[in-house]
Amino acid sequence: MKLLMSDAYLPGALVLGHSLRDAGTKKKLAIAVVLEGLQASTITELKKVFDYVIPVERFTNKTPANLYLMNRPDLISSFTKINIWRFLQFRKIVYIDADAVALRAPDELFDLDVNFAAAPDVGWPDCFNSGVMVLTPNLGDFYSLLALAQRGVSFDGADQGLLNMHFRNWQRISFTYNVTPSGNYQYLPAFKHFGSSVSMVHFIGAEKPWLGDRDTGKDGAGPYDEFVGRWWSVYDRHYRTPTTDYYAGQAPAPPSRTVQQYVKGEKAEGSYGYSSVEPSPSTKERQRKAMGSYGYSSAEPPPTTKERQKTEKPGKKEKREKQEKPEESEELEELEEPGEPGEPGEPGEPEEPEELEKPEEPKKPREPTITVEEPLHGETGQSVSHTAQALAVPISTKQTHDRGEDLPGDRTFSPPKHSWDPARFPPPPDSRPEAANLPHPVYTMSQNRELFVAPPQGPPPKDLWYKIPEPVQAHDPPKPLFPWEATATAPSRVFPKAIPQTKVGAELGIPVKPFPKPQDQFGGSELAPGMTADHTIVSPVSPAFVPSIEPWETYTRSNAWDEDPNISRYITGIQQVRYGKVQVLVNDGVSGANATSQGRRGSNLITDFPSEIERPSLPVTPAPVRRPSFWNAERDEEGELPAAKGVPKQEDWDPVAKLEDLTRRTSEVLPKILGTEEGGAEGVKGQKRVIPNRILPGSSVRSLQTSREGEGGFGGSADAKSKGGTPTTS
Ligand SMILES: O=c1ccn([C@@H]2O[C@H](COP(=O)(O)OP(=O)(O)O[C@H]3O[C@H](CO)[C@@H](O)[C@H](O)[C@H]3O)[C@@H](O)[C@H]2O)c(=O)[nH]1
Ligand SMILES: [Mn+2]
Repeated sequence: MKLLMSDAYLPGALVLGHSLRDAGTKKKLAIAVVLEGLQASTITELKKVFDYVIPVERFTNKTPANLYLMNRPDLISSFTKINIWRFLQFRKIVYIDADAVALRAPDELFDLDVNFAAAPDVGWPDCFNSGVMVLTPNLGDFYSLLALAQRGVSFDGADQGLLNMHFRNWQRISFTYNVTPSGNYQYLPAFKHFGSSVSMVHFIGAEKPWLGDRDTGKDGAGPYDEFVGRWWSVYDRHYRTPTTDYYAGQAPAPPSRTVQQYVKGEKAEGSYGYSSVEPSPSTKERQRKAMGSYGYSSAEPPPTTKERQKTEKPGKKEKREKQEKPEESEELEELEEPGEPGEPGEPGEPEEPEELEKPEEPKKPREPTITVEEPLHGETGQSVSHTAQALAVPISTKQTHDRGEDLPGDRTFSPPKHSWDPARFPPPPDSRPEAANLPHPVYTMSQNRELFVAPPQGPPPKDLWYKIPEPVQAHDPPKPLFPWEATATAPSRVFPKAIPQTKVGAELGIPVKPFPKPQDQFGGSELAPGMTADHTIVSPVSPAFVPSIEPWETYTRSNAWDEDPNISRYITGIQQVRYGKVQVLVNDGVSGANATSQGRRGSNLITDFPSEIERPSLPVTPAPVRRPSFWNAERDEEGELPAAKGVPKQEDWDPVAKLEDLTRRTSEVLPKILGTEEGGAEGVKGQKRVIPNRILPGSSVRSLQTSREGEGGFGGSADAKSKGGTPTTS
């Protein structure tokens, strides 16, 4: 299993995967990916190589200070690596950093019966390097690691410090599984001695092979350069930009640029472009020699692999000792083994190597079986045979419309297929344009300046899906439902004939325009609303009928209901029948039996209200009934409220005497009021009435002057006095 958190590591992950397959691993290859950090095209490439591409959640170190101690702030998310302990669908996992390359397949690591195993770190061999780990997924370790990660417990701020603090009693595996050719320290004799047994090389540090010069190791400067050359060897085998061989039909199809864009050495080297020349046979030969020298057994590179390795590798690695590039960069990759039979997650998938032949992609060479003598845990002589492993899980990675074939003149449109997740990623750089498969590649604007005219309408097409409604036909009257309908007499009611409106207009003095004849859709004799029989239309100004004065003069204003005594009698009879002995308060005008003394006639008129005389007087204000008071029984007994002060008692009041007294006093007082005491009698009689000469405030000039003088201060000026009128008394 591998881990990929950024596109920049894609070349490493792919080269590692290819190197394992090329080395003949029989194990499943899986890779954990942090989706939000990756292009869709990256996933596409991964799926071509790996059996499982498993999304994981990114874990970030919240206290990354220790990362700066080793100058690797880019590893802030390396805690993500602990996700692999959650992958319970696998019985055992061999994790390998993405910056590693396999020289042989380390399948035997799956046979280790350990919970956790790793190789020593060259920087501090008491610690293990977390680039290659053998582990058994379990949630106990996962949550312990997660707790440490959340607290930021890691002496280097990254996963290696975290894991070494958790797995203190780790099982050691051979350094050959995780050779880190650090430039700082190279134990050359050891390289010489054990070099042929190296399984995997891990390019630790910030510098990765794909980020450097591909000519590194060209001169065979030392172990590091030599291993870098091995990395390029695998890369070129699978991703090197094709030469003219491809166009001559002798080479596999060109690989996607997806991978190459992240490979600096690929871009830098002009000789590796599309125009590059085929490598010389001598170069190929050198490369094969170099591969052989690294324990690839005698495996011949596949015939289809036209590798061109610029890195010149002398057959003898002993010769390369000059360079010591401080390369610490290595990335771990992990081989993963599927779960055991019966375990969840891998239904029907053979766990142990089966001799199934995998239908490999054409460009992918089939790797020969290799046999390697590999020391394991200090044991030696263990022989393991590897064959290419079958892929039981088909992963569709083929893009049906990658690029190349398109843009002919006439095509049928089909919506673009979903080749990437637009919700998460921008379009991949090599994606096709959205309108790439429109029916016509070029559309031009219309230059026509004519107004649109609908095409002439012919008969309705015959293939219409609906039935055109038939014209309405006059139909027979419905069959009678009730017996009396058969014997019904013909209606005798007759409506007057319509008068030609022209004639009406002439009589009324209204000009009437003849209306054009209606079309046949009105049914011949049927008339449209507002039309008359002679197809004229009347102006809405006047009524459409002829008003005649005569009917109004002859019209009887009486009602036979009221006049005809038979009707009245009949009604009375009905009412008597209906109400029986109930008295009917209706006068019988005919018989006069119930006629009142006032001579009121009998009537059945509803509106025949009784006259004022007939109507008995109703008490409008009934006399108040005094009720006993619950609260004041005593006062009730007295019967009266206490009398007002000064008001005489009822029994003392003599109305006649009082009236006489009032008359007398009026005669005395009035003449005084009117100022006509002598003529008082006359005044009282109204013969000589005088309006009292009363001065109302503000109603006359004199009163104003009086008011001013009286106010003193206001009218007291000399001017006012000289002009002032007659002084008045105040
Ligand atoms: O941007 C990144 C960074 C890291 N990785 C993955 O994380 C791994 C670790 O990063 P790497 O650059 O390989 O670290 P090393 O240089 O190898 O550093 C050492 O220290 C790291 C932090 O403790 C450990 O993870 C390594 O195993 C150990 O070799 C890589 O291999 C990748 O799988 C990415 O995918 N994208
Ligand atoms: Mn690494």
